[in-house]
Amino acid sequence: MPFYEKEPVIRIEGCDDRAWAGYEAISEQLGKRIDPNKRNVIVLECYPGVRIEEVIRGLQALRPALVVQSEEAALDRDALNGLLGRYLTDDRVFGYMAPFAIDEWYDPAKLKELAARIRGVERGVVLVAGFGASLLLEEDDVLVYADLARWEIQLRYRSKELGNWRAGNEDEDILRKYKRGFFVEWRTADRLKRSLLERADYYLDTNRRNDPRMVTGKALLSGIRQTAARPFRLVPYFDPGVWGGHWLEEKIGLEPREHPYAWGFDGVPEENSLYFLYGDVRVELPAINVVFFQPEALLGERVYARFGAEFPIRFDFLDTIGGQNLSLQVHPLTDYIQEKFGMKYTQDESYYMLDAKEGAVVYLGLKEEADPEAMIADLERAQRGEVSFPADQYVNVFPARKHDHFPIPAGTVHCSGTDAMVLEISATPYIFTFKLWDWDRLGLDGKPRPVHLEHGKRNIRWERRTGWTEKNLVGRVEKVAEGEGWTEERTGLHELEFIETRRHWFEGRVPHHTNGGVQVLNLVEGDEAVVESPSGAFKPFTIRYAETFIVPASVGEYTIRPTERSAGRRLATIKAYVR
Ligand SMILES: O=P(O)(O)OC[C@H]1O[C@](O)(CO)[C@@H](O)[C@@H]1O
Repeated sequence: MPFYEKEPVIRIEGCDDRAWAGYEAISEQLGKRIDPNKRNVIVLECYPGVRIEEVIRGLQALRPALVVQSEEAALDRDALNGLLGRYLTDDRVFGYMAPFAIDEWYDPAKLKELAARIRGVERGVVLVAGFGASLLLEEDDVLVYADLARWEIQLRYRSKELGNWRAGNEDEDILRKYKRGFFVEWRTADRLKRSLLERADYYLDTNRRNDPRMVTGKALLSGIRQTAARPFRLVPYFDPGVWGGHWLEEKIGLEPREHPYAWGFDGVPEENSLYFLYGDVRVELPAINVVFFQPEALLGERVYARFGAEFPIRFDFLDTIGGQNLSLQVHPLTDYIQEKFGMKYTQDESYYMLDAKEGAVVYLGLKEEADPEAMIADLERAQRGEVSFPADQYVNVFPARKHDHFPIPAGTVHCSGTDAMVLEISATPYIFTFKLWDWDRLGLDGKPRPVHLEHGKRNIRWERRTGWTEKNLVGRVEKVAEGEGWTEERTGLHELEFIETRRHWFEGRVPHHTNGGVQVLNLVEGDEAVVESPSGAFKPFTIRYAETFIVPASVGEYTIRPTERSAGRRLATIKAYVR
């Protein structure tokens, strides 16, 4: 029986009557703000991908005298594409981080016309909606911020319901749509959100069709503050892939799908959601909102000073139990990711073996005798379909056992083999994978997955051979502390990576401290444990096997112990934080 909680909620205290579900209740609430003797402008700023027509239809009970779709004043497709082209590039996967603000995507003259139309209404409700609607916001207007989670956007891209903003590309390759979102649209939308949300009167969750939820802006910010002061979990999501296995499906209790699950994400605030519970109204919001609006409480002063409002640590799952090898791959060096893609820091990784079948392996580092030129020539031949790349000839293969931890600094050739259940503990970037070889197979869409040999070649650290790899990346576990009923070990990562990881084995209560920096943990052994505050600053927080959770920097002291269900057993957590 899987214990893993798939719908973790955070109960928000003190604002139960500040949340509404359904268009009827929402319209009624907004209606209370209306003075029939004057013009009442309600501005609905929408994250790109929000179903604007649905929201406008849903609010018809307000009997608007005028509805303005702000996007009428946006640049046309060609002008926008001209502006964005340099950031999109021709590559299917990689673009360049774009710096745009929303007003650069609008035509000032057309905005003026819309503003005049709005002012032309003397009495009644004017609804102004769109991505960029707030460019028309005036001081007395009611501002509703309509938000959408990253995973939901991806699902809408995949179903072809949604293309990129004003791109008319619903049918385009999903990788290209994701690229335009990741490198361009979400950056602009997040910039706008950061400048606006604290001024919003209401926050609208638009993640489900015809099932909106709304809270007041104040109640949302209170929820964000409360979250940044206690341990919490993100809402996980799981995704099939060509190399996927059956561990996640079995141990987490997932609905079987046509293709096996490969990835699980429950520790990526940039992409996961949170569920806030206000009374009986559950509101979904992108977890990145906590990073944006409580960066110091969440990250701590040091991490915030170094990374800004970004969550630098990522925990996710890679399941190949009964599946296949990941692609043989390498990640960009810091200088390369900055120069080529405009990212601030790189995809340094590590594999923590949550589970492994007998015979599981990890490919890691080059063999002493591997000749760079011969290896590249073989990779190129393999890419042309002339041969199968003889990976074992060039790359080390190490046995991977349950609880092994392999650091993978960027530039190291690697991949997880079949029959392994990896908990990836890594720096947040995760699309910067240069596949070198994909084992003669096609992706789930029947097409070869993109291989990036040119990028790969320029990032392989050829000096990371067997001796170096064994010394630096294999079996580096060191006991660093112990107490009554617990021991603490340092398991990683490599000194080139900014993340430190500590594993605690325990039967008793383990003292922890955030030391002023955010921490991310996972219960890697045992059924259930409880996280408690010695000062009672937060309510006891139960965690179950394989669940990832975040402890904000502001928490300070906390403890973890087995619950009654796990009494007498030896449990283990793995904890990651910025050095
Ligand atoms: O390229 P593959 O085979 O899908 O590899 C798994 C992927 O998951 C990641 O580990 C990210 O979670 C990437 O590094 C990698 O692209």
